[in-house]
Amino acid sequence: MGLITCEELSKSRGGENALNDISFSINENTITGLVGRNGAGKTTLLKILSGLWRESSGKVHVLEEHPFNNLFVAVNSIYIDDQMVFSQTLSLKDILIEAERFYPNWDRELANRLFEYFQFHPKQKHGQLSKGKRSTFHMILGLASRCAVTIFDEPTIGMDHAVRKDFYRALLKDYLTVPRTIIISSHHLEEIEELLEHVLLLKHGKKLFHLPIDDVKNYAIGLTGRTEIVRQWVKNKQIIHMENVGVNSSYVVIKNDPFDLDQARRLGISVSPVTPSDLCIYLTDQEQGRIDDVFK
Ligand SMILES: Nc1ncnc2c1ncn2[C@@H]1O[C@H](COP(=O)(O)OP(=O)(O)OP(=O)(O)O)[C@@H](O)[C@H]1O
Repeated sequence: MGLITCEELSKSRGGENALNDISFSINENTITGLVGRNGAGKTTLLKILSGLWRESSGKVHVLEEHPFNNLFVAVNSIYIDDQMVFSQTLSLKDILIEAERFYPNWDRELANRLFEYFQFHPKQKHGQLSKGKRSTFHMILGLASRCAVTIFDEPTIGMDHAVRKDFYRALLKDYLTVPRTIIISSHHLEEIEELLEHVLLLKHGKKLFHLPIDDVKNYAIGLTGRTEIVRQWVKNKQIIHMENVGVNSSYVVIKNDPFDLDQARRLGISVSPVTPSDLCIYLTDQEQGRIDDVFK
């Protein structure tokens, strides 16, 4: 059994299914990327796994326990997002001291080193931090807690490019030092894909796939060429995405199977890999058209 398992997990919110019959299993000491469009159900899933919300139906196990309101899960997991609230009376240093009291594996030295590196002031109040600095402070909590289950829900909101790079590097370095089970939700798969071992993709509350990152990288291929030739070649193949890229050229993404690609190349079709980030966008495209249609 995985460290985190869900079986036919559903959650209704506002009368709709925010999560719909989701089943998957995440092994110990892995990094999983959770991706999906706005409203796909990422936060809902992560809050259920952290024990903050109760599922509506189905089964969920984290560290072999039912997570909702479970103290064992609470001290061995941490949920980081940009909405964390702390008492107004606590300084940033006080918050670190409180976190150390709560989390059994807290690494004070790491917390202090990150705190200094990112130039926080011990007496500063959480409420006075800018958006990016707030996310950076939360990241310190997430890393220094060294929880068996560490969940980052869009952790880089507001961070500038340099800080985001530092965060990804710190995450990887610390994970290699102290492996644990990390889930990170993001709208920037291209930025985090090198960190990930697996990707879990949601669409409208349903699981589209849960795959090793290498399988995601090889999931599809892109074909570009004269429209009639490309369209003829992809007949009877599983088309994921199709668009016009010139007067008489098309770009078509198909599911990758052992095709004779040399035959396609002989017909003047160029074959290219499809990045995980683009693949997830194509697989979760809106059914009712594209942004260009709004301006017609
Ligand atoms: N406050 C709310 N009340 C009722 N339903 C809600 C509320 N917030 C979200 N939902 C529903 O839950 C669904 C899943 O929302 P959730 O926040 O989990 O998505 P998400 O993938 O994290 O989105 P985002 O990328 O925008 O943060 C939404 O599509 C919406 O239908």
